Amino acid sequence: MRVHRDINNLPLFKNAVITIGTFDGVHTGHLQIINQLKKEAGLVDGETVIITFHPHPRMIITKPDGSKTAIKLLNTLSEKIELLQKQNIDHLVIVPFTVEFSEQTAEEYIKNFLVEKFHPHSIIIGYDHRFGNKRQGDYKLLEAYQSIFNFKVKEIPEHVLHHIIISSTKIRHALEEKDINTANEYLGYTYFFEGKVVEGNKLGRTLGYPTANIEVTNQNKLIPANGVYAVELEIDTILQDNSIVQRTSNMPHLKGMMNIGTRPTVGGTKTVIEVNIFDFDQTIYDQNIRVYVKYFLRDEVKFDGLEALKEQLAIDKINTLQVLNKN
Ligand SMILES: Cc1cc2nc3c(=O)[nH]c(=O)nc-3n(C[C@H](O)[C@H](O)[C@H](O)COP(=O)(O)O)c2cc1C
Ligand SMILES: Nc1ncnc2c1ncn2[C@@H]1O[C@H](COP(=O)(O)OP(=O)(O)O)[C@@H](O)[C@H]1O
Repeated sequence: MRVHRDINNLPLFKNAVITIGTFDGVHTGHLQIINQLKKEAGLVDGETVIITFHPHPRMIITKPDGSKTAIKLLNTLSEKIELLQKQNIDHLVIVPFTVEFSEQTAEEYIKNFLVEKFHPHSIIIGYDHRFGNKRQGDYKLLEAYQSIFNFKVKEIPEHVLHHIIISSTKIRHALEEKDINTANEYLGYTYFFEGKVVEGNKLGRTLGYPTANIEVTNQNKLIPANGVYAVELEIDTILQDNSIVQRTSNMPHLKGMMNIGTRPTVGGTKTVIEVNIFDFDQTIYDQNIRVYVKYFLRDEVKFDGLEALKEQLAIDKINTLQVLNKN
């Protein structure tokens, strides 16, 4: 898959079969559109092109009351690229979404953007897709321009769109409600997030459970609700020459248990994410860590002291290994 970020410097696509969307989560519903895209391209010996906008349009467009939506997304841009890469799309075009871009009229969007930049053979979009200033452009307008600009519009069936909307909403809610099984089932993969290992209170190691504290840098990434989870992990390794950073992705995932919470037992107030990694003994401050959220174990509890917490951590470890090893 080739990734294009400069819309003024796109290649000449061959019989471009394009679709436009946010594809947040790149979940099982999205795969149905991607399959339709590939099928269509196969029929006309064309190239598959996904057009996506970044930042998310809802973060750029102000609402009638003048505010902007602070939205939590399932994927950062680089995660989305990585997930789409696995789908063997020919081209991903990331269009910088600006106020100026959003103010194009629907006709300008069709002529100056879709036609001029992509020369599409076919455009696959949902019947309810809206574009252009004040969302004035719709499926019907594209249809009206088909013969003038020599492209075909293909509709994404309503049941597929319905499935996508349902899936995205379900995944978000499930993660917010600790229902990891539902989220992962709708995603078609294990939900993950990344962050940098930062210093904590250095209490973990005295308990016998050192915990890497993770700071998620992307403010828009949706983090599951507070609770204790069984997780798998990948860590970036800084090689000896200090220059190359390589993810442990070729190795089996590390296993561990994670707490997302305020740590009431030790008088914490701020929500932190911390993970105790099993069979592991390395200092990994400042390193990047990716957490795959596999199962929810329990809610965070205020214990009567560290001994009680320690006993619970021993139980959590047994439970984590049990759920992780069952699959
Ligand atoms: C799997 C796991 C479960 C945890 N559960 C709780 C909990 O229920 N209540 C609580 O107050 N803290 C809980 N903690 C947080 C501990 O209090 C925390 O790891 C300890 O204070 C060490 O903090 P430090 O890394 O800043 O040194 C949990 C931590 C882990 C890794
Ligand atoms: N098994 C392990 N799991 C998590 N972190 C570990 C482990 N072994 C060593 N570490 C290192 O120790 C740190 C956690 O120890 P801890 O005493 O909890 O300190 P802190 O409060 O700074 O997180 C991690 O950031 C990591 O660098």
